[in-house]
Amino acid sequence: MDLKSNHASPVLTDPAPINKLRLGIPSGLLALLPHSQPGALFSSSKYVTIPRKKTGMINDVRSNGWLDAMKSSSPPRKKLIKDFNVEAALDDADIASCSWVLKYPSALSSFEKIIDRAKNKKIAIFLDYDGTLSPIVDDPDRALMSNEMRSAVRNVSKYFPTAIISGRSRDKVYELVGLKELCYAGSHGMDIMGTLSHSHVSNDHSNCIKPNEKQGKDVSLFQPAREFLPLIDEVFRTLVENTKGIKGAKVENHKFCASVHYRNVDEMNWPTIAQCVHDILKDYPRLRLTHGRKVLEIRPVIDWNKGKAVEFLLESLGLSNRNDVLPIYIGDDRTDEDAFKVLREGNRGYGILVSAVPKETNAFYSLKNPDEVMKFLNSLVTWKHDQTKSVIHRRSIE
Ligand SMILES: O=P(O)(O)OC[C@H]1O[C@H](O[C@H]2O[C@H](CO)[C@@H](O)[C@H](O)[C@H]2O)[C@H](O)[C@@H](O)[C@@H]1O
Repeated sequence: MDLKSNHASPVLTDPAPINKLRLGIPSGLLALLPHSQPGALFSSSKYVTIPRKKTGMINDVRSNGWLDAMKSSSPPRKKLIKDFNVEAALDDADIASCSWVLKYPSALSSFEKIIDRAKNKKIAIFLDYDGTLSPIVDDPDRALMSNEMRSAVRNVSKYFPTAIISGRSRDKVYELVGLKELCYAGSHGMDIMGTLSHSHVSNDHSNCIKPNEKQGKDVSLFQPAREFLPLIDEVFRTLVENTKGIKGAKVENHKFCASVHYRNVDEMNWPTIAQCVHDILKDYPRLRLTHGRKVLEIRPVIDWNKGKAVEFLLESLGLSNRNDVLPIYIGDDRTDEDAFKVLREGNRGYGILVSAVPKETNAFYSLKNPDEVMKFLNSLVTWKHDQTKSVIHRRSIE
């Protein structure tokens, strides 16, 4: 595997919205990419290209990001804060965490504020799967949601239109969630099945497959990346073949996208897996790279993402462009940021980031983990149940 090629890399990655992920690549992985250097060029398009160094040699800790990687991995400095004669040893992480929660308050502690805004509005719930409904585990095939979480999601869907929007294939995430009452969007929103009322789906959604008897009369499919199916299949097979020698690597085919996992790969082999994916993708300019949680997500270069899927589902449910609707999207990963962005635009709804550590995000609120997600969903159900009961009671005494 040639680490010294000196041509500019055509590999496109999603724009890095956060200086910490300069190229949309976690600093640990970025530092290990050949010729990655600070301040990558931002091409006119929205993607970032990684310029290859002329010499093709990695010869400066700054230029290849090793220093960044070392800094981000070194233990945070302890700071002593004298306050009321009490010395609290807060490290940078504690201080960063406190300021982060001020910026992205807990959706649990802000619950009253959220339902206050939801009064007289129709809430629509959009849920990511991995890291949101199920905890992050080493093996993607063992990422199961608990029965308690399943009950919480089922109860939410009794009161609010509810959709799952996942990077996994739609079939796979339907199998994992196992609730037929919901709408599902797999492949990072590129494969949507839901009860779409056609009066709301504008005719220009040419990829909308009309219902058939087998699926049920009011169920439709929307697959904007259908033309990419053969390409994804081909790249998937190549990725499997070319990574099979890397211990711990796992490649998944999600129909309209693919994932290369390095969670179980020894960190010293990260440059190998990164280079391997990079060398494959450079021959596919119609595919792009997005970084998830220790996973390299390969997706078609189309103007479609989880944010577009939220907008499509709202429109298909007759809930778009209405000020009496409050969409809430709960997610944990980089690709969920597209949905957070849509809801932040025009302040039309709430994105809730699931993260135990501070991360720059377009979300409004935060939750620490799937357990807190479940608490939040159950709180919504209790609130709606009580509200419905009091309305019925009021009507009965009128
Ligand atoms: O959009 P999502 O539903 O959150 O799916 C995103 C990716 O989730 C899965 O990978 C992540 O979870 C795995 C199981 O906990 C974990 O092992 C992996 O490191 C995480 O990245 C799934 O396997 C990916 O294909 C999805 O794209």
